[in-house]
Amino acid sequence: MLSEILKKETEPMIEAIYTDAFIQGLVHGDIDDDAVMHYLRADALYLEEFAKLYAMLMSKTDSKETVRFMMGQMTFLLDGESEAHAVLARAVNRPYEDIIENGEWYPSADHYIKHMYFNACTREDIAYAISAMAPCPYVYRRLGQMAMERNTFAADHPYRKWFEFYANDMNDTVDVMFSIIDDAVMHMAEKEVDVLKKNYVESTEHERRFFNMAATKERWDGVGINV
Ligand SMILES: Cc1ncc(CN)c(N)n1
Repeated sequence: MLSEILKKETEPMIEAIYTDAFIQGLVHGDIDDDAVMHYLRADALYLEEFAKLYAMLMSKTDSKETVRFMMGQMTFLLDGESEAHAVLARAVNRPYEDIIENGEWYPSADHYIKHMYFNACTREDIAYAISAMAPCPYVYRRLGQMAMERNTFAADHPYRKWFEFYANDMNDTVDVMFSIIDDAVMHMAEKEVDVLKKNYVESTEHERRFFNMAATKERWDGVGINV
């Protein structure tokens, strides 16, 4: 199945994300507060767009089951995942709403969001967009699992609950997204399947860039210029 190939082939990329500065900073509990806040500012906007992407995709499927799944995901993204954000806000000891007040699509977030929108807007088959979206829950689930398996976090570790959340709460989402991809492959030509693979691998790389964006507090150089 394509989903198994994608998971296997991208595992070294996820391992690299795990060893990068952002996740290691969370694991060791010594991450710079500003990096966490930069992440939250971008991620609050990313999740909003992710929910809107589902709203777009709903109109392109005839499956009631898929529509139900997407509605559940929208609620989860707009409410449930805020639990994970609340852990980060507590760790930096600042009110969440204050932190995210002036968020932007910083360059790496911008590129990632537009990659997903391109596939949602230009293709009728939702598998294209889903292949660009699936690394979102999958990469986080793997990072959560890796962190929980490889470390013994103290009960009061500031980021333990963030890892726990993603290790445990992504299973259904991941399964449904991969089954949409695997079902689509059965009626697709090889060239089309190659696009799904490329979308998925690119989004896995976007996940890495997103964390590095936060670690380096990446911004647009030109914003603020009067044009
Ligand atoms: C960028 C990004 N990717 C994935 C997730 C996990 N849903 C997230 N919150 N943010």
